[in-house]
Amino acid sequence: MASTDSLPVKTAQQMAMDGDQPPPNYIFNATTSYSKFGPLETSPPFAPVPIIDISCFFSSAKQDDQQTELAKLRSALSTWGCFQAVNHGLSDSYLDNVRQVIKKFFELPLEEKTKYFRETGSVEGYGNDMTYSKNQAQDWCDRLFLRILPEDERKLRFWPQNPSNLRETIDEYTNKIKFISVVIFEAMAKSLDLEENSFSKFFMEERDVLQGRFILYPPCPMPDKVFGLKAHSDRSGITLLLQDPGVEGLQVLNDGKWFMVPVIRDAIFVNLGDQMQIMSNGIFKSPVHRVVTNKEKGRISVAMFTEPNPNKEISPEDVLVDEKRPRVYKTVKNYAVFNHECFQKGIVALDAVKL
Ligand SMILES: O=C(O)CCC(=O)C(=O)O
Ligand SMILES: [Fe+2]
Repeated sequence: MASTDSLPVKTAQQMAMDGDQPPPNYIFNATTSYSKFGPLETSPPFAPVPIIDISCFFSSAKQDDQQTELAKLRSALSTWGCFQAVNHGLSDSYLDNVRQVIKKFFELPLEEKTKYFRETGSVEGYGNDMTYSKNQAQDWCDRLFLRILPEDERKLRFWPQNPSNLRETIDEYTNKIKFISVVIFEAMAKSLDLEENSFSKFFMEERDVLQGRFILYPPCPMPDKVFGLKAHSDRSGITLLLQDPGVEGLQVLNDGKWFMVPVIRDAIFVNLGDQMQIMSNGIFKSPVHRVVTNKEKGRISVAMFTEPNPNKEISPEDVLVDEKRPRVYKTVKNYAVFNHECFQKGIVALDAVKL
């Protein structure tokens, strides 16, 4: 356990409500390790992130449509490492309801939310990132972080009972996200001419892991100096993100330049994580991304992360290794913990698993 880890003295939401100025460790600092990804830009150009029609990957879809969309998927993941998934089968009103339930949780009085405060030395629960040093740069956001699957490993003490339908909403949303994730993992494999289950068998089996991060970025008095979430890549297989339809904030790095991810109301934003970059032997990219804040508007997002069971070893698919594309990554196991350790040391985990 990190001895310096502490819960926030005051949550970002509380500071925003009290009109506080962000404390010094919230202000962007060009000497920190994450600053290597560039300075804060509040309004970079919009990213032309590809839009993929997920219904083309359902078994009922026409062969021709599927082939066209698979080619788009492969191109999206090898350039941007992300895409906007549309026609995924979840209605606008359903997604609104999910966001609404999360919003209601954050609107509860602080005393109610702190019942679910994370414990020091662990990420699960309501609060902030774990802190490894006194000067660690902080993010202007509050989050509820839950390990949702495997179901029998849930720590229900961190699962709010208020709003009363929060638990069942997360449960139902999880089932829908699982279905969509399998479709995407299978499509990713097909787009690389691999067996359909080549990726899903690592991420979507019975004992594999799904985590949810439900985030509030409160309005921030200094959006040009304070990040909502620092630059990072996800350690997941893939991440499925529900954005707030009312305000942009997510940015993605491409070819050394930052872009703002447009909000498409009924789309689910999907980004690749490090573990799929490893398994695809670097053909697919795990994009560095970050979140900026807004002076007037708060922003809610719902991120679901797929991960292998910690006992599973993952490595580049044999078929994707040849003379032209030698193997790029080592075999890794429990990348989640490794990634955490790298973060503490200020090193990029994906670089550290290169051969
Ligand atoms: O809130 C967002 O838009 C992105 C969240 C994110 O990148 C994360 O939780 O890893
Ligand atoms: Fe992320």
